[in-house]
Amino acid sequence: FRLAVVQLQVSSDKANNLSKVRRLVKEAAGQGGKVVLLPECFNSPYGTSFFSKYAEKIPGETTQMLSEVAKENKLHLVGSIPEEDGGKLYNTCAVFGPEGELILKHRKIHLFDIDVPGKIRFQESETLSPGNSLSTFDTFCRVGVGICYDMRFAELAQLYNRKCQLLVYPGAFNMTTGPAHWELLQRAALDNQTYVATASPARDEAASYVAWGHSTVVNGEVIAKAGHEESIIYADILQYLADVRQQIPISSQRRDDLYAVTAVQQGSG
Ligand SMILES: NC(=O)CCC(=O)C(=O)O
Repeated sequence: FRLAVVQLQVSSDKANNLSKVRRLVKEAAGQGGKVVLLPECFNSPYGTSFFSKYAEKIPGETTQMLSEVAKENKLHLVGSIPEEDGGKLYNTCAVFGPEGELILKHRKIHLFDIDVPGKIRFQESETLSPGNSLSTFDTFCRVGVGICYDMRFAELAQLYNRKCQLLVYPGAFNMTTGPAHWELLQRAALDNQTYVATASPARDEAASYVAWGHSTVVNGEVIAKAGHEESIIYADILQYLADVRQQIPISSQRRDDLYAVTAVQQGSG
């Protein structure tokens, strides 16, 4: 099936962000996209000072639009927004199916709290609460869902790998960690013999948080990659993995008697 990744130029104008999503998802569907991935916080500028202003309940305005667009174009639609629930804020990835149905909500498990002196300090935990569940859904294959910083935690990808063929991460790396780690982390999925797709906002040099861009799809090698401007990239997700998993059968060669990666709590949502 064809995966489309929309690298949206996100602005402070929420209505404009949503109408562009409508247009670009339609364009992706016209090119055969059956699963469409949107960036992290695609309805809002990315930054702790914006989350409460742009946060919505689910269902709410933005997810209502996602539901309609998924149904109109008969596809799966995945993307994260700031969510408000019970007085708390989350960075939440909603997944809608081709009937417009909400399939799952993945709340970012690992909050982006880093401090690189002289480069970047960012503390999502100043405003956001973490999610507590792993999230997968079934479409043409089984898909594992994470959000941006979640990608740094290899254990999560290893757990997903046991049952998934594709991992998706709406993300927004920055001008410090983007060039250093963005592609590298995705290509590390080679260890997991899994397709990995990331969707970043397009770069806006005037924004308070400048996104790296370069939305990417890898299967060990990079098979599709955007520049830093608004664009849609496509990748055909093929039989490849079954072949590789048979040729290099690491899943049956693990030394479970020596080590283990175990989910303490598994679930969707
Ligand atoms: N939005 C994020 O989680 C950013 C993660 C990031 O930039 C990183 O280096 O990790």
